[in-house]
Amino acid sequence: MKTIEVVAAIIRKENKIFATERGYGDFKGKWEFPGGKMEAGESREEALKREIREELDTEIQIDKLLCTIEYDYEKFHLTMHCYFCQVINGDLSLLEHQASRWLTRDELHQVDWLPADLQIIEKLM
Ligand SMILES: Nc1nc2c([nH]c(=O)n2[C@H]2C[C@H](O)[C@@H](COP(=O)(O)OP(=O)(O)OP(=O)(O)O)O2)c(=O)[nH]1
Repeated sequence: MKTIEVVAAIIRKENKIFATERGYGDFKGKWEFPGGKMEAGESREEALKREIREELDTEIQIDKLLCTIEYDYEKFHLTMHCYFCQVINGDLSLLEHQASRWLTRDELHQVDWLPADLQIIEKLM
């Protein structure tokens, strides 16, 4: 099975984290942490900053790696590196997603996460 390697941003502000709802594709309507696939020759940090610029028109600071999760989808294996981040500049404009929410710890289970993300949510609880 092919593996895809993805970086994702857990953007924090005060006691909340930023979640986005996918606006297209197989997983439309599912919630995730913004990010995407690494391109050849990019570091994880470069890839994550680029994805957040492309998806949300925002500059982030990457604080630390929370975890790397592994998950088998039907069509591919996912390796996803998840980083705590903060906004440096920008308004998190939804250029590709159809909705977003700032969630407190108590609200984390209120959205319909992509299955791989449930491992992250457990860590955040
Ligand atoms: N960004 C992101 N992707 C996730 C999460 N959880 C999860 O299973 N995925 C999966 C969904 C996708 O199959 C893959 C990420 O691909 P993507 O489509 O966002 O990446 P991309 O922007 O580089 O790619 P593309 O749409 O140009 O093909 O990882 C998550 O929390 N964030």
